[in-house]
Amino acid sequence: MFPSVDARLAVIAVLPASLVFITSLKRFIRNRQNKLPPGPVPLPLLGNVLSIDTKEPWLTYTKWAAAYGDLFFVRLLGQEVVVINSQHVAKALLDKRSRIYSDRPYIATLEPFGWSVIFGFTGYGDEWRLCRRLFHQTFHTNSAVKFRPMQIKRAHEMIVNLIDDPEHYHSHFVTFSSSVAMSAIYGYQTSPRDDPLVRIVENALAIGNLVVIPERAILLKTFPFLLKLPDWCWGSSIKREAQASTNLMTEMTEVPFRYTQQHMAEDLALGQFSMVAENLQRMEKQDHTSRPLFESALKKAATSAIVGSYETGASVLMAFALAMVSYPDVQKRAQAEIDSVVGRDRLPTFEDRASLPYIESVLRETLRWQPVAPIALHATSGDDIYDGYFIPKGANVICNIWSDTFCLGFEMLTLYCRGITRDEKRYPNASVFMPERFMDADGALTDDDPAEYCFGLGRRRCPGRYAADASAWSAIVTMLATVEFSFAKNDQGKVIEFTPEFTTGLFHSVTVFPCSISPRSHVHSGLVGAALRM
Ligand code: HEM
Repeated sequence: MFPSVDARLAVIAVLPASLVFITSLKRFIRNRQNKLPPGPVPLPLLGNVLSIDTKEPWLTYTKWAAAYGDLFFVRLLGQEVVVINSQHVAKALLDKRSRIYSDRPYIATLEPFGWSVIFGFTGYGDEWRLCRRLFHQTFHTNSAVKFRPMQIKRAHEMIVNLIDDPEHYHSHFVTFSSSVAMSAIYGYQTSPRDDPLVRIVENALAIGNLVVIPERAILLKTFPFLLKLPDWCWGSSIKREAQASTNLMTEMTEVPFRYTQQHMAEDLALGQFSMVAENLQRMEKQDHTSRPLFESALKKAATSAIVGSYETGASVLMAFALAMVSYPDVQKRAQAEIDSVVGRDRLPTFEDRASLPYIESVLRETLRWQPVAPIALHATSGDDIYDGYFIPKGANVICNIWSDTFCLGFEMLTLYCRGITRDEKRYPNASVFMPERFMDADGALTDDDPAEYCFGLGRRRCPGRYAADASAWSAIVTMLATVEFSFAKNDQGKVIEFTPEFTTGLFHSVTVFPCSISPRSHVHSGLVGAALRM
């Protein structure tokens, strides 16, 4: 005899509740036996969610950070979260114990939206290792040097665009960073405007921003059946969005990859210069059975590189532009250094870098002042004890590079607390742009380099950091040598005041603000034109 429908419904309702109860009970017993890092006392099931000031959550978190210090523990609904607020603890855990701290949190939207192709979100395992190795071969510190002439050339092209059309400076920053990425990854030369491959990337990323928003991830984690609803049913729109996103991600993965394959067939010299071409040549030497796995990892590594570099590069340049407008004395001192070391008859090259310490400190301060990736989000793949505290397997680990705003384990919360770049003991007047903080009394650079934490830590540390650093340096030094940033003025010649606004979420970037960009007095088309012909 079959149970009645009511009985079956009762079982269906009771089963998940029992599972949640048993998991919470097990956790409760385990955590009673172990000393967790300090943190607010959680309620059963809900954790610390109710303790948060919902209107001004940062007040609660600021209080917690002040009370519990460099390492604290919160529970948000079912998720255990460890927050790291100092470089010292970040190094001790993410770097020195990277075997345990190199996993990523589960995000329910990744797979259905086609984003599992980005290995930056992949768990710590063999597939991630292979992607990372392919990436490393092209982008490690010595190998990335080969991109420098191309990066300088793209910086010169950007100057032409900035002088021609200063109003759309953000778009020129995006073009610069995407053209460097497309060259390094696929050997593809983008056109200055409306490039078809850049458009594919933009389309995929525009819809992809929905993927990592916490609300979506929580919705799908809680109600996975939404992806199975028939099209006519209320709530099925998420399924269509997931399909549209998957299609765009597939296009973004396949189209540039095919471009490189086709061009390699015609011109083998291409193989020396791009990540995909280099690795396709390596693949040729492999036996046929291992090729499909290799090719799939290569596509993932390439798409991840595009996604990793697209938003970050332009955001660094936006922060730099904001600093130059807001701190004209810094701009003057940087330009004076270039004029005295390089002169006014040519543009700077990488050979000048070591002789330009102030420019170096401007770059360091730009990375610190407005860090593009305000958090590094890891997860533990095993239990650990640190400083006498128990850190459980499966916890989300947030390295708070900056303080203002970030999502906690995609759990719909914004956390405001003290972070590495806003540590007043290390960086007095941390909100002020002050490159001098990285120089000693003799004008030499100090050992403090924000690149040590702004690119993350441990085995998940940004593998594109050497290329990113060179891109940012070439763009910044070329802009300082050729153009002047200042406040924009209205028709009556009055300065347009503004309050900078920033995007929130995984990336932190200042949005477009009124800004005037004009060529420096000695800059003429001949100087930039000659540089472009080099
Ligand atoms: C200024 C520019 C950039 C900044 C600030 C930045 C920052 C970061 C940060 C904070 C992470 C996470 C590290 C962690 O979890 O500990 C990361 C990961 C990553 N970045 Fe970057 N990045 C930049 C540019 C780039 C570029 C140009 C590329 C590609 C050429 C790239 C590719 C990646 C990839 C693939 C990952 C994932 C690594 C993994 O999970 O193993 N990034 N980046």
